[in-house]
Amino acid sequence: MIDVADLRKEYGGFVAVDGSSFSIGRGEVFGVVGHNGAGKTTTLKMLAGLIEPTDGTAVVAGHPAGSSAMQRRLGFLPEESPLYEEMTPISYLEFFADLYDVPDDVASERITALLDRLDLEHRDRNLGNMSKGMKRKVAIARALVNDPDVLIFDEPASGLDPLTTNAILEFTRELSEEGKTVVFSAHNLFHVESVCDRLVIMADGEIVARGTIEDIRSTYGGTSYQVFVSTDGEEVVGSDAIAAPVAEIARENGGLRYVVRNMDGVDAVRDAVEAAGGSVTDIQTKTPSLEEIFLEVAGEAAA
Ligand SMILES: Nc1ncnc2c1ncn2[C@@H]1O[C@H](COP(=O)(O)OP(=O)(O)OP(=O)(O)O)[C@@H](O)[C@H]1O
Repeated sequence: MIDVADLRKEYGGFVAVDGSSFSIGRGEVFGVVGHNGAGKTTTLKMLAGLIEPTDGTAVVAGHPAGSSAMQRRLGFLPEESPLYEEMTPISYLEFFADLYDVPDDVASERITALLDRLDLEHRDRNLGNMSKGMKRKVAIARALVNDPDVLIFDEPASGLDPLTTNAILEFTRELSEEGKTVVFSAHNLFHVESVCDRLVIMADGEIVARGTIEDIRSTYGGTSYQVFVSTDGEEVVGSDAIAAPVAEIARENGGLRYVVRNMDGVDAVRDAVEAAGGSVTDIQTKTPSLEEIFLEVAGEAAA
């Protein structure tokens, strides 16, 4: 549903997006993550046809980004979505449905269904008097009022309470189950981890990692092992006494926790600790969170 090839955006001499390429299939939720200023919103806006790329191409639902044929099949939720505050949710959504030439009866049914699904209360209130979460739900409904095939969600759930956040994440998953393709940008990597099938990590305008969460974990994070050690007041064993690389040593619950990358490391810690009179009390595997991987990958790219 989305094909992006060598997409690039320069502002003056500054490169905001440096030649991105990726494809997204029908029904996928595709994450775009990165630090502030990494180029996420610029990428999303180029996909939505809101800004012209300096170079490269983006094809969305079979049409070039920015074409009116594409606009009809796209719903865009910007990071900031000011609404017309004097309108009620219904009149606001009817107004946008009308811009898309949705027949009145279809629009009315669709709007009610969307607001029901999003569980929007107080529909008779003016938008100006609604809470932040309610406004965000209305903005999401607006992105869906033309029943698009592709949705671009820029920070859909940022700054909202856990209940509203959950509802929006759940709704995003449902959209993908119905066959809609969603491009999803967020700073909260837990949101990304809970809804995205695949993702790219951007740093300074470039894609520095890509794949499913599992791909990214195994390529960039990998499983590590935590070896818990009781030292019984014996001499603390430092990393130079261990015949394998040690990623971390931390004091924990009166003992020590060693983090190593493989089973050889576990054996090496055990040997060194036992030689010093201590004992291994527990061994656990540790799978890095997307947050930890992001910090490592984006940090390396910055370095
Ligand atoms: N119109 C513009 N003129 C000049 N520079 C711009 C313009 N728009 C964006 N930039 C720059 O391009 C870079 C990428 O911006 P972008 O908004 O895409 O980042 P982002 O990853 O979405 O960041 P954030 O997470 O903070 O929203 C930033 O350095 C930004 O200052």
